[in-house]
Amino acid sequence: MDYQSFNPGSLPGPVTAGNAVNGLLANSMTFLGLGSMLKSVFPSLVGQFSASQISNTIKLFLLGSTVELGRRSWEWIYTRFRPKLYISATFLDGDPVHEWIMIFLAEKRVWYHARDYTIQYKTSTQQWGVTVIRPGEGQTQVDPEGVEELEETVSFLPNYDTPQLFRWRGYWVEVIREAPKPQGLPHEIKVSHGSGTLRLNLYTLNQGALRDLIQEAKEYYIEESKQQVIVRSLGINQGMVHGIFGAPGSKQFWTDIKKKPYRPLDSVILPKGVLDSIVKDAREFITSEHWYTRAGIPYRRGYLFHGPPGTGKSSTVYALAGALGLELYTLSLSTSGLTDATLQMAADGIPKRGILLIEDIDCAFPSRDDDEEEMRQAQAKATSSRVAENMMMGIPPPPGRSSVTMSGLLNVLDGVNSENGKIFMATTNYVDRLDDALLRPGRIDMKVEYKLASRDQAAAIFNRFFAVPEDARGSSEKMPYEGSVHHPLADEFASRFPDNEFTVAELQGYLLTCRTFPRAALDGISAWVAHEREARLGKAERERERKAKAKEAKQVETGAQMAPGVPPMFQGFFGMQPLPASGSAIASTQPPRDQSGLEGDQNLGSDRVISAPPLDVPTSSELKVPEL
Ligand SMILES: Nc1ncnc2c1ncn2[C@@H]1O[C@H](COP(=O)(O)OP(=O)(O)OP(=O)(O)O)[C@@H](O)[C@H]1O
Repeated sequence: MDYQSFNPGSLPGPVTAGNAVNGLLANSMTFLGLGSMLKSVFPSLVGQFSASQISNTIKLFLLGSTVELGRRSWEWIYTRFRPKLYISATFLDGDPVHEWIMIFLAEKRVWYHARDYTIQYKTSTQQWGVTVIRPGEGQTQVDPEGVEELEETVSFLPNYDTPQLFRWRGYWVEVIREAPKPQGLPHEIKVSHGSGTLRLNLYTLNQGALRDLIQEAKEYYIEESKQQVIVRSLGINQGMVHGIFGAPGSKQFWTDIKKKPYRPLDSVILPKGVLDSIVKDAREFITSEHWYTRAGIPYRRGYLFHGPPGTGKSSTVYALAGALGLELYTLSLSTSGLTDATLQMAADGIPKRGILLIEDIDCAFPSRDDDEEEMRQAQAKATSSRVAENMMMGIPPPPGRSSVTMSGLLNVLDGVNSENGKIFMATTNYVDRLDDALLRPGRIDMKVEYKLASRDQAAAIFNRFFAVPEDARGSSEKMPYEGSVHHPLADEFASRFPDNEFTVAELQGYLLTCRTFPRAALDGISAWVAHEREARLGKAERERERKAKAKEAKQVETGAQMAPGVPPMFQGFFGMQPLPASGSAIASTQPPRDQSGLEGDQNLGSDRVISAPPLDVPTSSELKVPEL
């Protein structure tokens, strides 16, 4: 049978759209000679099917192709035409702008009429939520105080992918929360991260409107944050067991956001003039960008606060950040999985005038009794570059400790990206453990020593606790640090307090036990001092015993590793090394040290691992001929 006999022109019946398409397809097949081509190529196949079946299949195929072509063409035209209808903006989770917009939208009650919520308990990282509908607005009979309390503890979060439309300055704006994508490397458990992306469609062609909206959100956010200090830290990827920060593949490192209540500067009690000089220096720096540029000096500033724990170092940083209206970006160098590469990337993610705060910057140093740390120093440098390479290839670092090196840290401080007005702040309890290279001006420009509490500080703290102004007396809400005046018992209290023996934190701890009883605080101070001294003596004694035991155990262990039957003094002659192999690795990467444990100038090489060997643990070379 010839397929031409199926020419719809020869078919009876009315001329319909279907007939027309059939005719068109059949004619094109005739034109292309598809029937005879198929017959010649697949004679056996064609033999099994009737010509009409083949012809109909081809027609269907061509029809489908035409429809698909039409669909794609429409999509192409639509995607090019769409931006002309509205401006679309995407805000990535973890980015500060995402935070501004979220809080702004919550304030604008954009999701006020949403019908689809996720309810969750409020955490310190949950910064925004939708206001629940209040009584008086007709929707609920619940006690208003109860509703308010509920709002403080529970978040109403609009669900993902449900668009909400609202009006802003006369424009229609559509907002959609998109669910976070599951993340993680192939061999990790895939879990979603963060609170998702936010998309805004602004129905206008005016680009300026988008800028204005972001500006308004930013201003609102700054205003809202005035009574708080924003503290960001490295967000740990949920899928990570191995130390990946933020979202893999993105530059969002600082995704863990907390808000600390604003701390007034005068609540930090330091010797006269100290706090003023820090604040003055920081303020001057912030307003001197042009001066730095003109003078050709990198526009950055570093501060180091050092001294015993509990003397107010961190308190100074938080109070300063609040007073200057700057955000804090905190990290610990001992964070598991942190490498030079991730440290650099994280630092690059800090915006202009953000404060990078490294608390306890000496923490990568070993405790003096920890032998394992020596081994770690040698391994850390080698590991650091390997881990960085692996991470580039998507292989996560092994669980464990940080492998940041001194050169990595110095690169961060000196890097080009640190010159955009970044402030670097560090705290330490052991300034002597820090490398001179780190402490040089340009990296650390201002060092402030914190000391144990003086009598003046004791009087000031006493006043802060008990000298409550007239108008606040009798109020159960009186705050220890607000508008205090001189208390008549303050001087006597200070005279009974020993100078430079206790920290402010310890003193504060004592005063808290008699928070509203100044007389009891005065009467009890001498007994408290005596008790604390006794406790310290006991602690020191226990510590001495512990160290002696640890030393003994070390000597026994060293003896066990010597050649059996060979007296210790001859071990060297028999080529025996009393230390494990790792000891020699340390010797090769660690600079030679003198008996005092201090390193010579030649040892300040910038590629040295931050951690230093314990000062009172003998080095491998010292151990070669153990004492008999
Ligand atoms: N100089 C001070 N003025 C006011 N409060 C202080 C001062 N020093 C310590 N405190 C109080 O003691 C507590 C601990 O202070 P902070 O964390 O600032 O000490 P730190 O020196 O940073 O300690 P660490 O080295 O352990 O981090 C805080 O509650 C703080 O309010």
